[in-house]
Amino acid sequence: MTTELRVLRPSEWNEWFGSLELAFGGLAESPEERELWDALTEHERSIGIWDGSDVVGTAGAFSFRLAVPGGALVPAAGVTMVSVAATHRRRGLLTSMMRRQLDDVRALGEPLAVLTASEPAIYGRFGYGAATKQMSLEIDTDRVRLTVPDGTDGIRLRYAKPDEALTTIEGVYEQLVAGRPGAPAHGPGWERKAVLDPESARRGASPLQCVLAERDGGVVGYATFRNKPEWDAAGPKGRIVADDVSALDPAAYAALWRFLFEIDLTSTVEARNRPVDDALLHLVSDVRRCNITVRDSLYVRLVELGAALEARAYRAPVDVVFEVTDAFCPWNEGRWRLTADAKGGASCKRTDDPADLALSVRELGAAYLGGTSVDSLARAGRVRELRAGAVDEASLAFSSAVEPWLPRGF
Ligand SMILES: CC(=O)SCCNC(=O)CCNC(=O)[C@H](O)C(C)(C)COP(=O)(O)OP(=O)(O)OC[C@H]1O[C@@H](n2cnc3c(N)ncnc32)[C@H](O)[C@@H]1OP(=O)(O)O
Repeated sequence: MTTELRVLRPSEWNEWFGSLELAFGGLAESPEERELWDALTEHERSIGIWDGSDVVGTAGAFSFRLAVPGGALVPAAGVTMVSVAATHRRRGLLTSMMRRQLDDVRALGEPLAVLTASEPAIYGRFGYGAATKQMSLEIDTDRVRLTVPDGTDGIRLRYAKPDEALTTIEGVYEQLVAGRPGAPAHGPGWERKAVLDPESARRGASPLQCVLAERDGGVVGYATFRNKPEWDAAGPKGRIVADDVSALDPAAYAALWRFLFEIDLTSTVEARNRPVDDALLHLVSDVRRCNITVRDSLYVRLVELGAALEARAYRAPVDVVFEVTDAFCPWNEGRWRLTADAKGGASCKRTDDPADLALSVRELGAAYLGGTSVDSLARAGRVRELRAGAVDEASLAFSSAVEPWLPRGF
């Protein structure tokens, strides 16, 4: 088999994207989704594999800046649209694209690559570690009550057309990014994705609705959601599917959830992607009737290990030497001393000093945003402690007061 791996030409996008759709089962995305993805695709960062004139592999990357503990926004490749044609699987095509892509990311000077995986087993071999989780809830709003903080009644709610509210929504999102490790700051055009409303996403529910939360005339939060009416012999039992609920303060946040909980003719609120430390958990009267499930979300790959570890802040002073293995990006291999002082300023440099902890780059990726403890990785045998106390020290330093979370997929 002779194949050619190269950068996508803009004129080839339709065929390239069609090949991706086929690898995901063959259902075509809606015209509005296709148009948006075409506009967001960074062609010079998108690669494909051709077998003759057929596209048999695709992989893209978005130029994001990712919020990390401490609030810095670190350049990160948002890896996306990865596929290999069913006719060409398990012959190393994905591996060759990952090779090319990580070399390109390094050449661009981005310390991080991040992705969400269709299946968790795929990307560990390329050095990606599961760094954030997402929580979904299905709340019985007939039984679960909310206790809201002072000030909630002072919030004014009003409906807005999602398309018309998109700049306002984006303004709120942008204010929240730095405070949430794992949240990407996107380039222009991404605001349209927040209100994209294809028929396929509705699954029998209404078009996307939007409510803005205001205080003193200023927008302090928003909820986007769909309403899925349902009736049985006993009457209405509709469902609210919350897409995004974001607010700048506790009262606005509580007001938005209270609104969703109290919409007439509904008895369930469902949310599919919430942070595991969601304040909502402290507003509800009965957390068991929220039917919580948790799964992996964002995977992080340290592409330039030293630059990546220096870019984030640490929660406590730390001085540890890591012995790092990284078979896929061997430039990261070896011993690195990470030091951070009480003010959070960090340095990560190569050293010949004896190692305190032995681990692979995948574990560092998992721990990087503070959502996976070094201690839990050590208990799984994935981090080896070579100096007593080093696991504790690194665990505390890497932890984050705010759970990392990817608010919006890509
Ligand atoms: C960020 C994103 O876009 S995630 C989306 C990923 N895409 C999809 O899930 C679409 C459907 N699947 C596919 O297109 C393909 O099966 C891919 C891209 C997942 C794999 O492509 P392939 O070219 O078959 O992978 P490749 O041959 O390079 O395999 C490399 C290794 O990964 C393993 N591997 C590949 N796919 C999987 C999988 N789904 N689960 C577990 N292991 C896998 C292979 O067995 C191989 O292991 P080895 O090195 O021990 O032999």
